[in-house]
Amino acid sequence: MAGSAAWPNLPDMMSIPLSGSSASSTAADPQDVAAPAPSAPSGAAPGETPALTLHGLTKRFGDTLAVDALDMTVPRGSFYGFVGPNGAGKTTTLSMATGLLRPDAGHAAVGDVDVWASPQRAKQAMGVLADGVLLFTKLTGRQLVTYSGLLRGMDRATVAERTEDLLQVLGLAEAAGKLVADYSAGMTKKIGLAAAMIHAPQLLVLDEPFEAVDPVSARTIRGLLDSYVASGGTVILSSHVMDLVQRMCTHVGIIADGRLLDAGTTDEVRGGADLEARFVELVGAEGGGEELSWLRL
Ligand SMILES: Nc1ncnc2c1ncn2[C@@H]1O[C@H](COP(=O)(O)OP(=O)(O)OP(=O)(O)O)[C@@H](O)[C@H]1O
Repeated sequence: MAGSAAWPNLPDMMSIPLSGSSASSTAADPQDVAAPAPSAPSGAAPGETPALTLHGLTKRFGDTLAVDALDMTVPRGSFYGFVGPNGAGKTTTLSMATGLLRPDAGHAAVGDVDVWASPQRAKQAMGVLADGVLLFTKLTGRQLVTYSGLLRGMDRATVAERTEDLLQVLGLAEAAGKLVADYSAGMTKKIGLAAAMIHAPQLLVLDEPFEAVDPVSARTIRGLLDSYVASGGTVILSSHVMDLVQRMCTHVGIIADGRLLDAGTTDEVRGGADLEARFVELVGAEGGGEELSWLRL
């Protein structure tokens, strides 16, 4: 495994317990019951350029206004949870924020770099795990991560070293020679995460990184991301799992019908209640809770 010098932004990454090994007492399982949110980053100085700024982002698909003039700020050094019900506009927002989907209106900036005016510079500063975007599944896991590093202009030796580190840390070393097409859904998420992290970006944008991931792997990913944030990185992730967001994230934004309903530190947003309760209060319960008479056996 490479020394930490090869990862300027991730000095602690290699101390993370490997998948399946016993975790340290501080590495809590994200699937455990809700716990108080971690405190907001002390390093986010007032007036500092945010890691990600969205202003007036708008996207319409035919009659559907998927994202409606959305403003959002992700502070540098934060672990930001982006939550909302199905169809709220999370993926559409993150796609516009990362240069995958052109907005109808509005701006997205990574640091002070406009994503759509300077896409290459913006993309160098971020790593993206997109939802529903096809990977090159005819490559092996090792080839995919290597390709991602080379695509970023990194030298081969560094790419090779980091690729092995990431495969090891994410518990994919044994499957590294298998085609990604033959990976399970959870393994595919993990290899996508590895490909997003290979260049040690300043900002990670992760759409549903824990979806389909088993609890042991979820713990590993959480440790990796915690370490990344502790070393100065910023993460924004979307998730439907409120306990996980409350436990992991320093900040939360709640979106519904393409609009940001509330945002701030996790403690501010939940206001002493459970994040899930606050979410339901803002978003509203679904359906009438009626029983289906034909389902009574
Ligand atoms: N390519 C598309 N064409 C047409 N409508 C789309 C397209 N992509 C998204 N939408 C619509 O835009 C709205 C927002 O979708 P989006 O996928 O951004 O929501 P989401 O919050 O990510 O949902 P989920 O939690 O279910 O993943 C939905 O009404 C969806 O049907």
